[in-house]
Amino acid sequence: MAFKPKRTGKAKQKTKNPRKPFFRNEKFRFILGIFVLLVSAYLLIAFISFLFYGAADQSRLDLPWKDLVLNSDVKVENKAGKTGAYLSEMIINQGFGLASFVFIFLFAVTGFKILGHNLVKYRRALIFNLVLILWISVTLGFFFQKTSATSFIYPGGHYGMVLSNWFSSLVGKTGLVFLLLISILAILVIRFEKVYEFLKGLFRRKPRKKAEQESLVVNEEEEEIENETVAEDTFSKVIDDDVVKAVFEPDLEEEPVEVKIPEKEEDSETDELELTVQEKKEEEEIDKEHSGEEMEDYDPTLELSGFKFPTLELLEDHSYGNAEVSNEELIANKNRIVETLRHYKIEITKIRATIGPTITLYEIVPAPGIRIAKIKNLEDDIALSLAALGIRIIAPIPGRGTIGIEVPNQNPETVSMRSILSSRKFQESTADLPVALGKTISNETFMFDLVKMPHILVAGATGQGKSVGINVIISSLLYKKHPSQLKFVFVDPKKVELNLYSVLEKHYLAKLPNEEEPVITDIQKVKYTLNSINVEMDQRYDLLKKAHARNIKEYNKKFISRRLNPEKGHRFLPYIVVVIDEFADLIMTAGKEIELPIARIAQLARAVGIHMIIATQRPSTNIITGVIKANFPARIAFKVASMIDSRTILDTPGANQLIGKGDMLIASGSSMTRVQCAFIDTPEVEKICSFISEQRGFPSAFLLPEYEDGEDAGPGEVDLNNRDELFEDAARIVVLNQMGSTSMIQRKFSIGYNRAGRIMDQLEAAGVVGPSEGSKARQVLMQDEYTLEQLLNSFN
Ligand SMILES: Nc1ncnc2c1ncn2[C@@H]1O[C@H](COP(=O)(O)OP(=O)(O)OP(=O)(O)O)[C@@H](O)[C@H]1O
Repeated sequence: MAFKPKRTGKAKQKTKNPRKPFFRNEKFRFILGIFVLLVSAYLLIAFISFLFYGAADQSRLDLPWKDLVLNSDVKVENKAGKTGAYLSEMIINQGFGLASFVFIFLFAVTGFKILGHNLVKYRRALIFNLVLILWISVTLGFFFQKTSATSFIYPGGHYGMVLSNWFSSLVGKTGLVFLLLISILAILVIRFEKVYEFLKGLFRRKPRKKAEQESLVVNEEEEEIENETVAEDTFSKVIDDDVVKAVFEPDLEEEPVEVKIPEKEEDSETDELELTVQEKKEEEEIDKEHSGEEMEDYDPTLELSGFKFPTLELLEDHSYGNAEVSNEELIANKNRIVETLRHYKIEITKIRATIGPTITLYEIVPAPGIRIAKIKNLEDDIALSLAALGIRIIAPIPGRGTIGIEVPNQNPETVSMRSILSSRKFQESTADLPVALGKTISNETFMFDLVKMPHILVAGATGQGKSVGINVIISSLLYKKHPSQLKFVFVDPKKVELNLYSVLEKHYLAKLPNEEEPVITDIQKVKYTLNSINVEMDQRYDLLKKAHARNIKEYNKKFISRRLNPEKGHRFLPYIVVVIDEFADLIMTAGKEIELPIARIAQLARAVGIHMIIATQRPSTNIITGVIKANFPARIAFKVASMIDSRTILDTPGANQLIGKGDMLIASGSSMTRVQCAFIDTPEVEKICSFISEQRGFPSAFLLPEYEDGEDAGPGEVDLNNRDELFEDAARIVVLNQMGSTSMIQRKFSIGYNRAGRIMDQLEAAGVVGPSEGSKARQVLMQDEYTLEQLLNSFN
């Protein structure tokens, strides 16, 4: 019974709300937006005229409204006419005084918002400006009381005057001045993070002053970036957007543009067959700046709100002088393919060419009755007759019903990083960790979401483009993710490849506490770091469990909407991408000690936002073991020396037939794509890094939890003579809060979980807290600070 009215009510609501779609109607919104903008322009004219001609118009405004409206002989000086004069009188004089100009700003911003342009974070701006109007109005009302009696204009407006009089009567004039000062301070501190930081800096201890001043210099520059449109909006877009596109497969929806090449009448037999060429699709490139939706609630980017993403200008265009594949080359290849196949009695009915940046794909449709295996077996013969290295035959091409023959172009094209980063596909990507890697055979930008991969194994012989590939992946992420959203852990036993990223320490890097080098090169430290990432992973799982979230995205969403309490240990979780450059060196030296934590991270870390990219130039089975392979479903192979190497990486041959210089095969699940990796030079990477590192960063790198080598003393064997330095402070905090929580200690002192746990064990041994009660906080045995101080004194 109780359900019935509810349901009908809902149904009613649905049918009775026909206005909703009307408001969503694009045309209506467009007209409304323009209207609001025009109204704000009109009010601006009216208000400014009012300042100049208001005095002259006063007498006319005193006329009865009928005379004013209906009698066209009554004229006013205001440039917006009688309506403008009247509105100005009502809003400025009878309303909020000169503060009313802020209304015009709000109107304009609203107009733009309706038109779909978020100039500012709307809700915040609305609240801030309304409060500001009140403040200005009361302040002017208070200070210009006397003039308002003689002049036609009331600077604070009627309301400003009434309110200021009321406040003065309540708290006196001096009290009101104080009230105005404290309220403007509060408004500015809440609204502008920089004001807060500046004021906080004034009250800090002296030795820090210099650093603060430096950061202020940067802040002033940042002031110019109006309302965080660039950096934050990109962030908000990524964070807010639920829809994450799978971008792994190349788009096949669009029909290729087919161009028929008229052949010269030379060879009679091969001429019968027409070659259709799929024209290069010119991908749309946009140089647009990052833009996105507004964001409210907790803003993780706020601490570095002025952060500017690297610009595309930092990148070179390497594609100049790129040679096109000539019609002669196409026809010659086609004729050779047809001839060779005919030689082996294989007839074909159709042949089509798709020109890629480094290879051209010839797709053939064999005559009915021809066995595919027969063509596959002729791979070497076709390669020989085409006198080209790196022919790869795909028989059949999945989903196409054709057989593909990939032939390298005589003049390969360099795909510049700039071109793929400026592609619309990348710019408008809503992926969580978008990576643009290069171009496919059909000249489309090849992209994937690292979150979905979720770990990548990169392998290839030396000098085939592996390091460039890794730089491309890292740079893509740097162009899209704010430092608060992404942290890298770089492991580089070779000490040269990833070192150039060390300048990003305070923006993008994560490291162990007390570790000096931001890029890890020492094998022992790699072991600690990987284990520490395992601890971080476990901690994150605990947080997710507490928050009833299934993955990091859900968790962060809850955190951003302030549904998780930081007091209970919750924090915004950035993605962590672990990049290991020469994986073989590590396995050779440390073996299982390295392999196992890597495998564990690969198995479990996906849901908590930890992803791994491991690279090796030695694709042998003792390096890429079964355990590694099983946990790295996504693999990128650059050219390798032998078919066996290719099988080790991809489980299939093919990588041995690549042509090098960034030519690669990407296997993910059952799909395999040939992609020309984009090219990014070391100076370009350096430019990106210095662009970022010159901006203000976090005070330190992101600290991973401490990891102890399993030699921790258990609670039973705690040695109180060897107390942690923080023991006393921790004891005081626990007694003061009457809460025996390890995560509270961890948070208050910014220390790792292990250390906090050890302190807690010492507190237990000292009788300050009771034994562990699982996930609950421990009971605090010491009731007051006096007893505690007595205990602490007994130790000294
Ligand atoms: N995508 C690419 N486009 C064009 N040229 C490339 C590309 N990638 C690599 N190259 C060329 O190949 C050279 C070697 O590349 P890279 O340093 O990435 O090889 P590598 O496999 O990392 O070698 P090593 O394992 O010895 O470090 C580069 O200097 C560049 O000239």
